[in-house]
Amino acid sequence: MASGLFITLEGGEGVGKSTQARLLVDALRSHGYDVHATREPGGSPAAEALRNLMLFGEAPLSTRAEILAHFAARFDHVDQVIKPALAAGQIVLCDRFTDSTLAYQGYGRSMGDESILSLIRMLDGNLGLQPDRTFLLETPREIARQRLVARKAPTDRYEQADEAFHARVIAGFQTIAGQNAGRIRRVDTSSLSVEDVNSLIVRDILAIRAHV
Ligand SMILES: Nc1ncnc2c1ncn2[C@@H]1O[C@H](COP(=O)(O)OP(=O)(O)O)[C@@H](O)[C@H]1O
Ligand SMILES: Cc1cn([C@H]2C[C@H](O)[C@@H](COP(=O)(O)OP(=O)(O)O)O2)c(=O)[nH]c1=O
Repeated sequence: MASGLFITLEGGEGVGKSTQARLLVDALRSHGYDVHATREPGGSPAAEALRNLMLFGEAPLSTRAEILAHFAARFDHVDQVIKPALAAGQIVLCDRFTDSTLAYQGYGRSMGDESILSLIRMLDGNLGLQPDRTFLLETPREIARQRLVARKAPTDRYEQADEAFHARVIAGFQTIAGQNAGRIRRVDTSSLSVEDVNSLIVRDILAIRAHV
């Protein structure tokens, strides 16, 4: 049996991650692959309960508590869902993972404070797995904001944050991509159609699959 493959999608809100996740599941299944699509925060029953607290809870957590809550959800998701799926040879497609904690809590909330970034890296180092490939979807914030208004989903805590926060998140993702150039592929979703973004990502995953 082929070994599993762990793929993550990253980026700010409204860049097209969920749209691509849906299309990718269909495309990879049509190539005969067994795919498990999941998301963070969430992806396991306990992590989904924590998601609700983090996105919609009345009382905001302090930044360090928020990081631990994201990692409590992530450890449960990794241990109970992602690792077993990879062990069964599945392609796991995850909408957000640790890069989001670095970008939102590390850069967005904490302005790149080195002690906060190293807390996140230490927790990440204990997960016992890394994505085989990450696609960082990027689009100018103004376009993403217009897409979100059109999408009309309920607004969560992070979407309500001010524009300076979102600018730090976007710049944070760029820094993270620069530091992990082997793993992270940047994809501009403002200049490419949904279909073109999808075929670019599918081609890349099939090329990795051919080697793993
Ligand atoms: N490449 C694209 N070009 C134009 N619109 C897009 C593109 N990708 C996504 N959209 C639209 O933008 C909105 C937000 O996309 P979504 O996948 O929900 O983003 P995310 O999951 O990153 O928040 C949706 O209405 C979607 O149809
Ligand atoms: C995984 C993760 C998400 N988040 C935030 C980013 C998103 O605003 C929110 C998840 O919301 P979600 O609805 O999944 O994202 P999107 O709006 O892009 O479709 O949680 C963090 O702040 N830290 C994390 O570690």
